[in-house]
Amino acid sequence: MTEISPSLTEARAAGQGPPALAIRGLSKRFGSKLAVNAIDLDVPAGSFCGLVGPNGAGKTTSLSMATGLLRPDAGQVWVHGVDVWGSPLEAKRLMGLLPDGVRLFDRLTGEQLVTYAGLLRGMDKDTVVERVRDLLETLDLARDAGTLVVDYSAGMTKKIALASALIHAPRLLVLDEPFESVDPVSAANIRDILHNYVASGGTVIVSSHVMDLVQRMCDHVAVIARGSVLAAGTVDQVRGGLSLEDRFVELVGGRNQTAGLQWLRTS
Ligand SMILES: Nc1ncnc2c1ncn2[C@@H]1O[C@H](COP(=O)(O)OP(=O)(O)OP(=O)(O)O)[C@@H](O)[C@H]1O
Repeated sequence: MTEISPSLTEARAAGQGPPALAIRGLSKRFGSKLAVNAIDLDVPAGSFCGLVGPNGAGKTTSLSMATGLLRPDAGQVWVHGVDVWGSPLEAKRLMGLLPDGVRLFDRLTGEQLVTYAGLLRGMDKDTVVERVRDLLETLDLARDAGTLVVDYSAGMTKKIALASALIHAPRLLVLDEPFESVDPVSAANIRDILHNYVASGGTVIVSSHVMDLVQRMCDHVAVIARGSVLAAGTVDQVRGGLSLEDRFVELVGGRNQTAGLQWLRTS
């Protein structure tokens, strides 16, 4: 059953639209491991939000549940007020996804893959052709348009997956580790695309381990550790005058003494 998001009710009362993403009580357990523990999170529409956390914190699991890829044990998610698990088709039309580690149809060429993504979204052929050309050029993949995706490097594969996520001009873009393996020039191009997208009213959620990048690129941030949201808000609110990296270490803890590895000493 589709329920009205509590944030939507609050937003309507305040005369605003709903958050781009509203999460309430989302949980997931894998055997004895509680990967995500009843998290709540609002990502305002029009924001560029970073999701940060140590390895195994629950970022991918949370994003997978928030985008309809992994069924939660409990909790609800709304995208622009649409219940992701109650009205999945409607919600998915609003989203573009770059999942981490999901296999692509890599026996297609890059051009075929992005074209296929557009046609699957029900777009007309002429628009798809035009957008595929624009995306491949902007992401510096035009020369490799006819190469099979299986023969792409890791960074090229990220970029072609990003093109597939952008083709239908979604309102919310969810990117799990989009800069991993991507060269600095391509990363700068991707950042430009994302900033333009946000400036024109889109919302981006990006998971990353690179604090400096999140501090420079994002206006909002959520810190997740051990399956819980430890802090969320604007980047300035969360970092509270510290660098985001220092604040992250303060919140998450876990700095280990490297002096313990005596056997690594060569002299
Ligand atoms: N399919 C699965 N089966 C069992 N355990 C899982 C599964 N997926 C994730 N986990 C566990 O859930 C926890 C959260 O994993 P998740 O991948 O969400 O973390 P993450 O924050 O994305 O980590 P990283 O930054 O290392 O990618 C980890 O302890 C992980 O081992």
